Amino acid sequence: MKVTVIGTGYVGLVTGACMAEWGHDVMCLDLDAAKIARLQRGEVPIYEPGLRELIMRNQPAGRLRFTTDVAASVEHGDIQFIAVGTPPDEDGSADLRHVLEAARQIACHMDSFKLVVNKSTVPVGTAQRVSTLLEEELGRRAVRCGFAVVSNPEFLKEGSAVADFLQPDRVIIGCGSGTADRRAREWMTQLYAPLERTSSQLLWMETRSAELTKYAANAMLATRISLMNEYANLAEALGADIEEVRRGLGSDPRIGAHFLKAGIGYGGSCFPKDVRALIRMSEQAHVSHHVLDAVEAVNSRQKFKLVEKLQKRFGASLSGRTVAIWGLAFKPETDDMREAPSRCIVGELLRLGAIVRVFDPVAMPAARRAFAQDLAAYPRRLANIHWASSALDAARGSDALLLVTEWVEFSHIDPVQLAKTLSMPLVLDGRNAWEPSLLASAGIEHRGIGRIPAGETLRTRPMPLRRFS
Ligand SMILES: NC(=O)C1=CN([C@@H]2O[C@H](COP(=O)(O)OP(=O)(O)OC[C@H]3O[C@@H](n4cnc5c(N)ncnc54)[C@H](O)[C@@H]3O)[C@@H](O)[C@H]2O)C=CC1
Ligand SMILES: O=C(O)[C@H]1O[C@H](OP(=O)(O)OP(=O)(O)OC[C@H]2O[C@@H](n3ccc(=O)[nH]c3=O)[C@H](O)[C@@H]2O)[C@H](O)[C@@H](O)[C@@H]1O
Repeated sequence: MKVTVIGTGYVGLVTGACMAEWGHDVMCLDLDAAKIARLQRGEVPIYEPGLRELIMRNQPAGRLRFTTDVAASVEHGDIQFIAVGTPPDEDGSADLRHVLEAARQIACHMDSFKLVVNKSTVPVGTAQRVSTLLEEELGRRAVRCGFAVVSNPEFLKEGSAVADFLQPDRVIIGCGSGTADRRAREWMTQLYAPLERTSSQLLWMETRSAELTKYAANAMLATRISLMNEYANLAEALGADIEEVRRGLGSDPRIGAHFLKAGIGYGGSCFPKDVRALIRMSEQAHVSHHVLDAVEAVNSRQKFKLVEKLQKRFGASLSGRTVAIWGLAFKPETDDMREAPSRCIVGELLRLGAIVRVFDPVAMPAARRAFAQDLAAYPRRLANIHWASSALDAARGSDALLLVTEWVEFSHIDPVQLAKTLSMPLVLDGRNAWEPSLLASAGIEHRGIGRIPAGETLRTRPMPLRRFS
Protein backbone atom coordinates (compact mmCIF):
# COMPACT_ATOMS: atom_id res chain seq x y z
CA MET A 1 0.00 0.00 0.00
CA LYS A 2 1.11 3.60 -0.50
CA VAL A 3 1.84 5.13 2.87
CA THR A 4 3.04 8.56 3.98
CA VAL A 5 4.40 9.10 7.47
CA ILE A 6 4.46 12.69 8.72
CA GLY A 7 7.24 13.19 11.29
CA THR A 8 10.46 11.18 11.44
CA GLY A 9 11.00 11.07 15.20
CA TYR A 10 11.18 7.89 17.26
CA VAL A 11 7.65 6.86 16.29
CA GLY A 12 7.47 8.12 12.70
CA LEU A 13 10.83 6.73 11.63
CA VAL A 14 10.17 3.34 13.19
CA THR A 15 6.65 3.24 11.70
CA GLY A 16 7.97 4.13 8.24
CA ALA A 17 10.86 1.66 8.32
CA CYS A 18 8.71 -1.20 9.65
CA MET A 19 5.90 -0.56 7.16
CA ALA A 20 8.50 -0.63 4.35
CA GLU A 21 9.87 -3.89 5.77
CA TRP A 22 6.33 -5.29 5.43
CA GLY A 23 6.47 -4.40 1.73
CA HIS A 24 4.49 -1.16 1.74
CA ASP A 25 5.65 1.79 -0.38
CA VAL A 26 6.54 4.41 2.23
CA MET A 27 7.42 8.10 2.03
CA CYS A 28 8.47 9.86 5.24
CA LEU A 29 8.05 13.61 5.55
CA ASP A 30 9.70 15.93 8.02
CA LEU A 31 9.97 19.72 8.09
CA ASP A 32 13.43 19.40 9.65
CA ALA A 33 15.55 19.64 6.48
CA ALA A 34 18.79 18.68 8.24
CA LYS A 35 17.23 15.48 9.57
CA ILE A 36 15.84 14.54 6.15
CA ALA A 37 19.21 15.27 4.48
CA ARG A 38 20.90 12.88 6.93
CA LEU A 39 18.28 10.20 6.32
CA GLN A 40 18.65 10.63 2.55
CA ARG A 41 22.41 10.06 2.97
CA GLY A 42 21.65 6.84 4.83
CA GLU A 43 22.45 8.23 8.29
CA VAL A 44 20.08 7.39 11.13
CA PRO A 45 19.57 10.38 13.44
CA ILE A 46 18.53 8.37 16.52
CA TYR A 47 19.95 5.34 18.30
CA GLU A 48 17.43 2.52 18.16
CA PRO A 49 18.54 -1.13 17.89
CA GLY A 50 17.67 -2.71 14.53
CA LEU A 51 16.47 0.52 12.91
CA ARG A 52 19.59 1.15 10.85
CA GLU A 53 19.39 -2.35 9.33
CA LEU A 54 15.75 -1.82 8.31
CA ILE A 55 16.54 1.52 6.69
CA MET A 56 19.64 0.16 4.96
CA ARG A 57 17.57 -2.67 3.49
CA ASN A 58 14.44 -0.78 2.43
CA GLN A 59 15.82 2.59 1.31
CA PRO A 60 17.99 1.24 -1.54
CA ALA A 61 15.11 -1.07 -2.53
CA GLY A 62 13.01 2.07 -3.11
CA ARG A 63 10.33 1.15 -0.55
CA LEU A 64 11.39 3.88 1.89
CA ARG A 65 11.92 7.47 0.86
CA PHE A 66 12.51 10.67 2.82
CA THR A 67 11.36 14.13 1.82
CA THR A 68 10.63 17.66 2.96
CA ASP A 69 8.24 18.16 0.04
CA VAL A 70 4.78 18.38 1.60
CA ALA A 71 2.86 18.30 -1.69
CA ALA A 72 4.73 15.20 -2.92
CA SER A 73 4.21 13.42 0.39
CA VAL A 74 0.47 14.12 0.39
CA GLU A 75 0.19 12.97 -3.19
CA HIS A 76 2.14 9.77 -2.43
CA GLY A 77 0.21 8.12 0.39
CA ASP A 78 -3.37 6.88 0.24
CA ILE A 79 -2.78 6.43 3.93
CA GLN A 80 -1.33 9.45 5.77
CA PHE A 81 0.12 8.69 9.20
CA ILE A 82 0.49 11.63 11.58
CA ALA A 83 3.41 10.88 13.91
CA VAL A 84 4.49 14.33 15.08
CA GLY A 85 5.31 15.42 18.63
CA THR A 86 2.63 16.35 21.18
CA PRO A 87 4.78 18.07 23.81
CA PRO A 88 3.33 19.38 27.04
CA ASP A 89 1.81 22.82 27.01
CA GLU A 90 2.50 25.17 29.91
CA ASP A 91 -0.45 23.76 31.89
CA GLY A 92 0.52 20.13 31.20
CA SER A 93 -2.03 19.46 28.49
CA ALA A 94 -0.88 18.07 25.14
CA ASP A 95 0.08 20.76 22.65
CA LEU A 96 -1.68 19.78 19.42
CA ARG A 97 -0.08 22.43 17.26
CA HIS A 98 1.99 19.98 15.20
CA VAL A 99 -0.85 17.48 14.77
CA LEU A 100 -3.23 20.16 13.52
CA GLU A 101 -0.56 21.61 11.25
CA ALA A 102 0.05 18.14 9.77
CA ALA A 103 -3.69 17.79 9.14
CA ARG A 104 -3.75 21.22 7.50
CA GLN A 105 -0.86 20.18 5.22
CA ILE A 106 -2.85 17.14 4.10
CA ALA A 107 -5.97 19.22 3.47
CA CYS A 108 -4.03 21.82 1.54
CA HIS A 109 -2.61 19.34 -0.99
CA MET A 110 -5.03 16.41 -1.24
CA ASP A 111 -7.15 15.86 -4.31
CA SER A 112 -8.32 12.28 -3.79
CA PHE A 113 -9.57 10.11 -0.90
CA LYS A 114 -7.11 9.97 2.00
CA LEU A 115 -7.14 7.88 5.14
CA VAL A 116 -5.63 9.98 7.92
CA VAL A 117 -4.23 7.81 10.71
CA ASN A 118 -3.24 9.50 13.91
CA LYS A 119 -0.31 7.77 15.65
CA SER A 120 0.65 10.64 17.94
CA THR A 121 -0.57 10.48 21.55
CA VAL A 122 -3.45 12.93 21.62
CA PRO A 123 -6.25 13.92 24.00
CA VAL A 124 -9.66 12.33 23.66
CA GLY A 125 -11.62 14.03 20.92
CA THR A 126 -8.63 14.86 18.70
CA ALA A 127 -9.71 12.58 15.82
CA GLN A 128 -12.98 14.47 15.78
CA ARG A 129 -11.07 17.76 15.84
CA VAL A 130 -8.88 16.66 12.92
CA SER A 131 -12.01 15.63 11.00
CA THR A 132 -13.60 19.01 11.54
CA LEU A 133 -10.41 20.78 10.54
CA LEU A 134 -10.18 18.74 7.32
CA GLU A 135 -13.81 19.53 6.47
CA GLU A 136 -13.25 23.22 7.02
CA GLU A 137 -9.96 23.40 5.13
CA LEU A 138 -11.18 21.29 2.23
CA GLY A 139 -14.41 23.20 1.78
CA ARG A 140 -16.09 21.99 -1.40
CA ARG A 141 -13.24 19.54 -2.09
CA ALA A 142 -14.38 17.52 0.96
CA VAL A 143 -17.22 15.91 -0.97
CA ARG A 144 -15.18 15.27 -4.12
CA CYS A 145 -12.14 13.81 -2.36
CA GLY A 146 -13.55 12.27 0.81
CA PHE A 147 -11.51 11.22 3.81
CA ALA A 148 -11.62 9.19 7.00
CA VAL A 149 -9.74 9.76 10.24
CA VAL A 150 -8.77 6.88 12.49
CA SER A 151 -6.89 6.73 15.74
CA ASN A 152 -4.05 4.20 15.88
CA PRO A 153 -2.01 5.02 18.99
CA GLU A 154 1.50 3.61 19.24
CA PHE A 155 2.71 1.46 22.15
CA LEU A 156 6.36 0.89 21.20
CA LYS A 157 9.08 1.34 23.81
CA GLU A 158 12.31 3.13 22.99
CA GLY A 159 15.23 0.73 22.96
CA SER A 160 13.04 -2.09 21.59
CA ALA A 161 10.93 0.00 19.23
CA VAL A 162 11.49 -2.06 16.08
CA ALA A 163 10.68 -5.38 17.76
CA ASP A 164 7.66 -3.84 19.51
CA PHE A 165 6.34 -2.51 16.21
CA LEU A 166 6.92 -5.67 14.20
CA GLN A 167 5.53 -7.98 16.90
CA PRO A 168 3.00 -5.92 18.84
CA ASP A 169 0.92 -7.42 21.64
CA ARG A 170 -2.05 -5.72 20.01
CA VAL A 171 -2.84 -2.89 17.63
CA ILE A 172 -5.52 -0.48 18.80
CA ILE A 173 -7.60 1.10 16.04
CA GLY A 174 -10.30 3.65 16.76
CA CYS A 175 -12.66 4.03 13.85
CA GLY A 176 -16.11 5.47 13.16
CA SER A 177 -18.98 3.71 11.43
CA GLY A 178 -19.75 5.83 8.34
CA THR A 179 -19.24 4.84 4.70
CA ALA A 180 -15.72 6.25 4.56
CA ASP A 181 -14.95 4.42 7.80
CA ARG A 182 -15.74 1.08 6.17
CA ARG A 183 -13.02 1.78 3.62
CA ALA A 184 -10.76 2.82 6.52
CA ARG A 185 -11.33 -0.57 8.20
CA GLU A 186 -10.48 -2.45 5.01
CA TRP A 187 -7.29 -0.45 4.44
CA MET A 188 -6.14 -0.72 8.04
CA THR A 189 -6.68 -4.49 7.90
CA GLN A 190 -4.62 -4.72 4.70
CA LEU A 191 -1.94 -2.48 6.14
CA TYR A 192 -1.45 -4.71 9.18
CA ALA A 193 -1.97 -7.97 7.26
CA PRO A 194 1.74 -8.90 7.57
CA LEU A 195 1.24 -9.42 11.32
CA GLU A 196 1.11 -13.10 12.19
CA ARG A 197 -2.24 -13.00 13.94
CA THR A 198 -3.84 -9.95 12.30
CA SER A 199 -7.41 -10.83 13.12
CA SER A 200 -6.82 -11.33 16.83
CA GLN A 201 -4.19 -8.58 17.16
CA LEU A 202 -6.31 -5.76 15.78
CA LEU A 203 -8.57 -4.33 18.49
CA TRP A 204 -11.29 -2.17 16.98
CA MET A 205 -13.06 0.47 19.02
CA GLU A 206 -14.45 4.00 18.92
CA THR A 207 -11.85 6.71 18.26
CA ARG A 208 -12.38 8.26 21.70
CA SER A 209 -11.81 4.93 23.40
CA ALA A 210 -8.62 4.36 21.38
CA GLU A 211 -7.33 7.81 22.34
CA LEU A 212 -8.06 7.21 26.01
CA THR A 213 -6.58 3.68 25.93
CA LYS A 214 -3.19 5.14 25.05
CA TYR A 215 -3.09 7.51 28.03
CA ALA A 216 -4.67 4.93 30.33
CA ALA A 217 -1.98 2.37 29.42
CA ASN A 218 0.92 4.75 30.03
CA ALA A 219 -0.60 5.99 33.28
CA MET A 220 -1.24 2.42 34.46
CA LEU A 221 2.40 1.50 33.85
CA ALA A 222 3.58 4.68 35.55
CA THR A 223 1.31 3.85 38.50
CA ARG A 224 2.90 0.42 38.90
CA ILE A 225 6.35 2.03 38.94
CA SER A 226 5.41 4.69 41.50
CA LEU A 227 3.70 2.11 43.71
CA MET A 228 6.78 -0.11 43.56
CA ASN A 229 8.96 2.87 44.41
CA GLU A 230 6.80 3.56 47.43
CA TYR A 231 7.04 -0.11 48.43
CA ALA A 232 10.83 0.12 48.00
CA ASN A 233 11.01 3.05 50.38
CA LEU A 234 8.86 1.11 52.83
CA ALA A 235 11.02 -1.99 52.43
CA GLU A 236 14.09 0.11 53.21
CA ALA A 237 12.50 1.50 56.35
CA LEU A 238 11.27 -1.90 57.55
CA GLY A 239 14.27 -4.04 56.64
CA ALA A 240 12.73 -5.95 53.73
CA ASP A 241 14.26 -6.38 50.26
CA ILE A 242 12.18 -4.98 47.38
CA GLU A 243 13.76 -7.38 44.88
CA GLU A 244 12.42 -10.33 46.88
CA VAL A 245 9.06 -8.59 47.20
CA ARG A 246 9.04 -8.02 43.42
CA ARG A 247 9.65 -11.71 42.81
CA GLY A 248 6.76 -12.58 45.08
CA LEU A 249 4.41 -10.01 43.59
CA GLY A 250 5.26 -10.69 39.97
CA SER A 251 4.62 -14.42 40.29
CA ASP A 252 0.93 -13.73 40.85
CA PRO A 253 -0.54 -13.91 37.33
CA ARG A 254 -3.18 -11.35 38.30
CA ILE A 255 -0.36 -8.87 38.89
CA GLY A 256 2.21 -10.00 36.31
CA ALA A 257 5.97 -9.52 36.37
CA HIS A 258 6.43 -6.52 34.06
CA PHE A 259 7.00 -2.92 35.12
CA LEU A 260 7.62 -3.71 38.77
CA LYS A 261 11.23 -2.52 38.91
CA ALA A 262 11.80 -0.03 41.68
CA GLY A 263 14.40 2.62 40.98
CA ILE A 264 14.88 6.33 40.66
CA GLY A 265 11.60 7.10 38.95
CA TYR A 266 10.34 6.94 35.43
CA GLY A 267 11.56 9.38 32.79
CA GLY A 268 11.39 9.67 29.03
CA SER A 269 9.31 11.61 26.60
CA CYS A 270 6.02 9.94 27.44
CA PHE A 271 5.19 8.72 30.97
CA PRO A 272 5.78 12.13 32.62
CA LYS A 273 4.00 14.13 29.93
CA ASP A 274 1.15 11.65 29.47
CA VAL A 275 0.39 11.37 33.19
CA ARG A 276 0.27 15.17 33.36
CA ALA A 277 -1.90 15.39 30.24
CA LEU A 278 -4.33 12.84 31.71
CA ILE A 279 -4.53 14.88 34.90
CA ARG A 280 -5.33 17.92 32.79
CA MET A 281 -7.98 16.00 30.81
CA SER A 282 -9.56 14.88 34.10
CA GLU A 283 -9.56 18.46 35.40
CA GLN A 284 -11.24 19.68 32.26
CA ALA A 285 -13.86 16.92 32.58
CA HIS A 286 -14.32 17.76 36.31
CA VAL A 287 -13.32 14.23 37.28
CA SER A 288 -11.07 13.53 40.29
CA HIS A 289 -7.49 12.39 39.68
CA HIS A 290 -6.08 11.58 43.13
CA VAL A 291 -4.22 8.47 41.98
CA LEU A 292 -2.55 10.25 39.07
CA ASP A 293 -1.51 13.13 41.35
CA ALA A 294 0.11 10.66 43.72
CA VAL A 295 1.85 8.81 40.88
CA GLU A 296 3.45 12.05 39.76
CA ALA A 297 4.35 13.23 43.26
CA VAL A 298 6.06 9.93 44.13
CA ASN A 299 7.98 10.01 40.87
CA SER A 300 9.23 13.58 41.30
CA ARG A 301 10.54 12.74 44.78
CA GLN A 302 12.09 9.42 43.72
CA LYS A 303 14.40 11.09 41.23
CA PHE A 304 16.29 12.63 44.17
CA LYS A 305 16.62 9.38 46.13
CA LEU A 306 20.28 8.82 45.26
CA VAL A 307 21.23 12.38 46.15
CA GLU A 308 19.43 12.01 49.50
CA LYS A 309 21.39 8.82 50.18
CA LEU A 310 24.62 10.60 49.30
CA GLN A 311 23.78 13.45 51.64
CA LYS A 312 23.02 11.00 54.45
CA ARG A 313 26.55 9.70 53.99
CA PHE A 314 28.52 12.88 53.34
CA GLY A 315 26.35 15.63 54.85
CA ALA A 316 24.07 18.23 53.33
CA SER A 317 26.75 19.96 51.26
CA LEU A 318 28.60 17.89 48.71
CA SER A 319 31.18 20.58 48.11
CA GLY A 320 34.58 19.05 47.39
CA ARG A 321 33.09 15.62 46.63
CA THR A 322 33.53 13.92 43.28
CA VAL A 323 30.66 11.75 42.14
CA ALA A 324 30.68 9.34 39.19
CA ILE A 325 27.49 8.84 37.19
CA TRP A 326 27.02 5.74 35.05
CA GLY A 327 24.25 6.18 32.50
CA LEU A 328 22.52 9.38 31.39
CA ALA A 329 19.77 8.33 28.93
CA PHE A 330 16.34 7.83 30.50
CA LYS A 331 16.70 4.08 29.99
CA PRO A 332 19.23 1.74 28.36
CA GLU A 333 19.46 1.19 24.58
CA THR A 334 18.45 4.73 23.69
CA ASP A 335 20.14 8.12 23.42
CA ASP A 336 16.95 9.91 24.48
CA MET A 337 17.53 12.43 27.28
CA ARG A 338 13.95 13.72 27.49
CA GLU A 339 12.96 13.90 31.19
CA ALA A 340 15.85 11.57 32.05
CA PRO A 341 16.29 11.23 35.84
CA SER A 342 20.01 11.94 35.26
CA ARG A 343 19.10 15.56 34.52
CA CYS A 344 17.61 16.05 38.01
CA ILE A 345 20.40 14.10 39.69
CA VAL A 346 23.32 15.84 37.97
CA GLY A 347 21.66 19.25 38.35
CA GLU A 348 21.14 18.69 42.08
CA LEU A 349 24.67 17.33 42.67
CA LEU A 350 26.15 20.38 40.95
CA ARG A 351 23.89 22.70 42.96
CA LEU A 352 25.21 21.06 46.14
CA GLY A 353 28.78 21.75 45.08
CA ALA A 354 29.91 18.34 43.81
CA ILE A 355 32.11 17.66 40.81
CA VAL A 356 30.42 15.13 38.56
CA ARG A 357 32.12 12.62 36.26
CA VAL A 358 29.58 11.27 33.77
CA PHE A 359 29.55 8.45 31.23
CA ASP A 360 26.91 6.93 28.96
CA PRO A 361 27.74 4.46 26.16
CA VAL A 362 25.47 6.19 23.63
CA ALA A 363 23.85 9.35 24.99
CA MET A 364 26.92 11.58 25.55
CA PRO A 365 26.22 13.96 22.62
CA ALA A 366 22.52 14.24 23.53
CA ALA A 367 23.46 14.71 27.20
CA ARG A 368 25.87 17.55 26.36
CA ARG A 369 23.01 19.36 24.63
CA ALA A 370 20.57 18.62 27.46
CA PHE A 371 22.88 19.81 30.25
CA ALA A 372 23.93 22.91 28.27
CA GLN A 373 20.24 23.77 28.08
CA ASP A 374 19.44 22.93 31.73
CA LEU A 375 22.46 24.82 33.07
CA ALA A 376 22.47 27.74 30.65
CA ALA A 377 22.12 30.14 33.61
CA TYR A 378 24.91 28.38 35.61
CA PRO A 379 28.04 28.17 33.43
CA ARG A 380 30.25 27.47 36.48
CA ARG A 381 28.19 24.45 37.40
CA LEU A 382 28.31 23.22 33.82
CA ALA A 383 32.10 23.41 34.00
CA ASN A 384 31.99 20.98 36.95
CA ILE A 385 30.82 18.17 34.68
CA HIS A 386 33.68 15.99 33.51
CA TRP A 387 32.76 14.05 30.35
CA ALA A 388 34.50 10.72 30.87
CA SER A 389 35.71 8.50 28.05
CA SER A 390 34.60 5.22 29.65
CA ALA A 391 32.75 3.90 32.67
CA LEU A 392 35.99 3.30 34.55
CA ASP A 393 37.27 6.74 33.58
CA ALA A 394 34.14 8.22 35.20
CA ALA A 395 34.75 6.19 38.36
CA ARG A 396 38.40 7.28 38.61
CA GLY A 397 39.07 9.08 41.91
CA SER A 398 35.35 9.41 42.74
CA ASP A 399 33.97 9.35 46.27
CA ALA A 400 30.91 7.44 45.13
CA LEU A 401 29.46 5.87 42.00
CA LEU A 402 25.80 6.39 41.13
CA LEU A 403 24.27 3.89 38.71
CA VAL A 404 21.56 5.89 36.96
CA THR A 405 20.90 3.91 33.74
CA GLU A 406 21.34 0.15 33.74
CA TRP A 407 23.27 -0.38 30.48
CA VAL A 408 24.25 -4.06 30.26
CA GLU A 409 27.91 -3.20 29.70
CA PHE A 410 28.12 -1.77 33.24
CA SER A 411 27.25 -5.13 34.73
CA HIS A 412 30.27 -6.66 32.96
CA ILE A 413 32.77 -4.42 34.70
CA ASP A 414 35.03 -6.26 37.11
CA PRO A 415 34.07 -5.18 40.67
CA VAL A 416 37.66 -5.62 41.88
CA GLN A 417 38.92 -3.20 39.23
CA LEU A 418 36.06 -0.84 40.06
CA ALA A 419 36.96 -0.90 43.75
CA LYS A 420 40.56 0.03 42.88
CA THR A 421 39.42 2.86 40.59
CA LEU A 422 37.07 4.59 43.03
CA SER A 423 38.65 6.68 45.76
CA MET A 424 35.91 5.44 48.14
CA PRO A 425 34.32 2.05 47.43
CA LEU A 426 30.70 3.19 47.58
CA VAL A 427 28.10 2.36 44.92
CA LEU A 428 24.57 3.75 44.99
CA ASP A 429 22.63 1.55 42.62
CA GLY A 430 19.61 3.46 41.36
CA ARG A 431 18.34 0.53 39.29
CA ASN A 432 19.04 -2.41 41.60
CA ALA A 433 21.21 -3.75 38.82
CA TRP A 434 23.78 -5.52 41.02
CA GLU A 435 23.48 -8.21 43.62
CA PRO A 436 24.75 -6.49 46.77
CA SER A 437 26.87 -9.56 47.65
CA LEU A 438 28.73 -9.38 44.30
CA LEU A 439 30.08 -5.91 45.00
CA ALA A 440 30.56 -6.67 48.70
CA SER A 441 32.90 -9.52 47.76
CA ALA A 442 35.12 -6.91 46.06
CA GLY A 443 35.02 -4.71 49.15
CA ILE A 444 32.48 -2.26 47.70
CA GLU A 445 29.64 -0.99 49.81
CA HIS A 446 26.46 -1.33 47.73
CA ARG A 447 23.28 0.58 48.47
CA GLY A 448 20.30 -0.12 46.25
CA ILE A 449 16.76 1.19 46.26
CA GLY A 450 14.78 -0.71 48.89
CA ARG A 451 17.47 -3.38 49.22
CA ILE A 452 19.10 -4.91 52.25
CA PRO A 453 22.86 -4.21 52.05
CA ALA A 454 25.08 -7.30 51.94
CA GLY A 455 25.90 -8.62 55.39
CA GLU A 456 22.87 -6.99 56.98
CA THR A 457 19.88 -9.10 57.92
CA LEU A 458 16.71 -8.35 59.75
CA ARG A 459 18.53 -9.30 62.93
CA THR A 460 21.60 -7.14 62.39
CA ARG A 461 19.70 -4.19 60.93
CA PRO A 462 18.47 -1.62 63.43
CA MET A 463 14.69 -1.57 63.15
CA PRO A 464 12.77 1.63 63.73
CA LEU A 465 11.12 1.23 67.14
CA ARG A 466 7.89 2.81 68.10
CA ARG A 467 6.41 3.04 71.57
CA PHE A 468 2.79 2.27 72.03
CA SER A 469 1.13 3.73 75.09
N1 LIG B 1 8.93 8.31 21.68
C1 LIG B 1 8.21 7.25 21.93
O1 LIG B 1 8.73 6.24 22.38
C2 LIG B 1 6.74 7.22 21.70
C3 LIG B 1 6.05 8.38 21.36
N2 LIG B 1 4.70 8.34 21.16
C4 LIG B 1 3.99 9.54 20.74
O2 LIG B 1 4.25 9.72 19.35
C5 LIG B 1 4.35 11.11 19.03
C6 LIG B 1 5.70 11.40 18.39
O3 LIG B 1 6.70 11.16 19.34
P1 LIG B 1 8.26 11.16 18.94
O4 LIG B 1 8.44 10.32 17.71
O5 LIG B 1 8.99 10.80 20.16
O6 LIG B 1 8.45 12.69 18.55
P2 LIG B 1 9.76 13.45 18.04
O7 LIG B 1 9.72 14.78 18.65
O8 LIG B 1 10.96 12.57 18.22
O9 LIG B 1 9.53 13.59 16.46
C7 LIG B 1 8.53 14.36 15.87
C8 LIG B 1 9.00 14.75 14.47
O10 LIG B 1 7.91 15.38 13.79
C9 LIG B 1 8.42 16.44 12.98
N3 LIG B 1 7.33 17.36 12.66
C10 LIG B 1 6.67 18.21 13.49
N4 LIG B 1 5.70 18.85 12.83
C11 LIG B 1 5.72 18.39 11.55
C12 LIG B 1 4.94 18.65 10.40
N5 LIG B 1 3.93 19.52 10.43
N6 LIG B 1 5.24 18.02 9.25
C13 LIG B 1 6.26 17.14 9.21
N7 LIG B 1 7.03 16.83 10.27
C14 LIG B 1 6.76 17.45 11.43
C15 LIG B 1 9.50 17.04 13.85
O11 LIG B 1 10.42 17.79 13.07
C16 LIG B 1 10.13 15.78 14.46
O12 LIG B 1 11.19 15.28 13.65
C17 LIG B 1 4.08 11.85 20.34
O13 LIG B 1 2.71 12.14 20.42
C18 LIG B 1 4.44 10.82 21.40
O14 LIG B 1 3.74 11.03 22.61
C19 LIG B 1 3.98 7.18 21.26
C20 LIG B 1 4.61 6.01 21.58
C21 LIG B 1 6.05 5.93 21.82
O1 LIG C 1 4.05 6.33 24.89
C1 LIG C 1 5.25 6.11 24.87
O2 LIG C 1 6.11 6.88 24.49
C2 LIG C 1 5.79 4.81 25.37
O3 LIG C 1 6.12 4.99 26.77
C3 LIG C 1 6.71 3.86 27.40
O4 LIG C 1 7.90 3.48 26.72
P1 LIG C 1 9.31 4.22 26.99
O5 LIG C 1 9.08 5.52 27.66
O6 LIG C 1 10.03 4.21 25.70
O7 LIG C 1 10.13 3.27 27.96
P2 LIG C 1 9.74 2.31 29.19
O8 LIG C 1 10.48 1.06 29.04
O9 LIG C 1 8.30 2.22 29.40
O10 LIG C 1 10.41 3.10 30.41
C4 LIG C 1 9.91 4.34 30.85
C5 LIG C 1 10.58 4.73 32.15
O11 LIG C 1 10.14 3.89 33.21
C6 LIG C 1 11.24 3.35 33.92
N1 LIG C 1 10.86 2.01 34.41
C7 LIG C 1 10.35 1.09 33.56
C8 LIG C 1 9.95 -0.15 34.04
C9 LIG C 1 10.09 -0.45 35.39
O12 LIG C 1 9.75 -1.56 35.89
N2 LIG C 1 10.59 0.50 36.23
C10 LIG C 1 10.99 1.72 35.77
O13 LIG C 1 11.44 2.57 36.57
C11 LIG C 1 12.37 3.31 32.91
O14 LIG C 1 13.62 3.32 33.55
C12 LIG C 1 12.10 4.59 32.13
O15 LIG C 1 12.68 5.70 32.79
C13 LIG C 1 5.72 2.68 27.29
O16 LIG C 1 6.31 1.52 27.86
C14 LIG C 1 5.35 2.41 25.83
O17 LIG C 1 4.38 1.36 25.75
C15 LIG C 1 4.78 3.68 25.21
O18 LIG C 1 4.49 3.49 23.85
